[in-house]
Amino acid sequence: MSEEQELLKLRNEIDAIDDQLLASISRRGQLAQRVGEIKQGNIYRPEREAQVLRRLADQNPGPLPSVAVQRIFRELMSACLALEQPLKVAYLGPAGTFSESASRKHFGSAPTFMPMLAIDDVFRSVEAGSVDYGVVPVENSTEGAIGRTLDLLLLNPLKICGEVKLRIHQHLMSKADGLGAARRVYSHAQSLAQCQEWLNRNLPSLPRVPVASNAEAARLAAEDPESVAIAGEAAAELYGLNILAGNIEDDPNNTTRFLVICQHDAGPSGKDKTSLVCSTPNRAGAMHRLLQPLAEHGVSMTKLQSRPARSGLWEYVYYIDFEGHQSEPKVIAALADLEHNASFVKVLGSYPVAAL
Ligand SMILES: O=C(O)C(=O)C[C@]1(C(=O)O)C=C[C@@H](O)C=C1
Repeated sequence: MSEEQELLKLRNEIDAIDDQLLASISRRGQLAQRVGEIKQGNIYRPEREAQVLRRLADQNPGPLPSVAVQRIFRELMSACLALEQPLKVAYLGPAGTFSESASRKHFGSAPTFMPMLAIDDVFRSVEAGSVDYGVVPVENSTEGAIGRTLDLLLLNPLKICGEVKLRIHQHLMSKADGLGAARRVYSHAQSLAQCQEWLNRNLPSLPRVPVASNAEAARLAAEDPESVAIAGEAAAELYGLNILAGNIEDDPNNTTRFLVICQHDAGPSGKDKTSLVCSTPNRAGAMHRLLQPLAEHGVSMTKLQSRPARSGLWEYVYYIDFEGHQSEPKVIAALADLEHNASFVKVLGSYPVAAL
């Protein structure tokens, strides 16, 4: 067989497989519609989606990498969910921010995504019910916690029902093809901080101008060829900018963690996290006593973050994440003891560990 004949044969086989895939995808859509009719209450089930994505990664025979398989199924579930119920998701805008990328990574592309001006507005719109879910940044591996998100989690009745981890790649972008005309660099203060060594080495004399968001920086750079912006790929695409230098973040593992907030709890997925906020009186050994129940019941803590309490000087609240779902017996036991030792405890939610 000539190579040309073989090519034709292979493509015929691919066409036949695509037909089978289409039939299977359509059947999957019908089944999801029926599941949607039977299900009581919330249609979006983060625990089930995490289980589907994990199972497929475990079963993946290759040669496609598991992350590629998961992305395909992420999109498929997004479309199936939209057949059951169209979702509205609010995120920290404007369009083109990393929060938008995180929202799409978590929910796929089917929902209507609504950019909000501030983290407060994301919380408010979920609480008011004008959107179904909200996506807010909570910590960056280089720059630390996002204080406003932590404060609002404490004050708000909303639940955490998911987490998204996004590798943050920062790019230098401009309307121009080169840096010759560049007079200033716009970006969000956090992004300028994440790229400070690169800027010191490569553009030491350009003034750095902090603005409200990376997407705003890209918008300004699109209007003025004498300005360059540091932002993500989505912003470069949105504003038609050229990427002059890619991946300029100082830490190659630079990652931001986002939380999905909503009005209801997520069920257990088999690999979950629980977040809570608590406080303890300022006494010797109080912190040790507070955390002891976790160790005693074999619950593994993944994060401990302190934040000044609004109630008094040098008083703190503690944000704790640990492995497990609040419906698991050992978590129930640990929480009961922790509540006994603390002066205040609020469980913020149990949710699947990020599957993608
Ligand atoms: O299993 C369900 O509850 C479904 O509605 C189906 C499905 C899916 O496409 O697999 C869709 C949406 C849910 O968020 C979870 C899973």
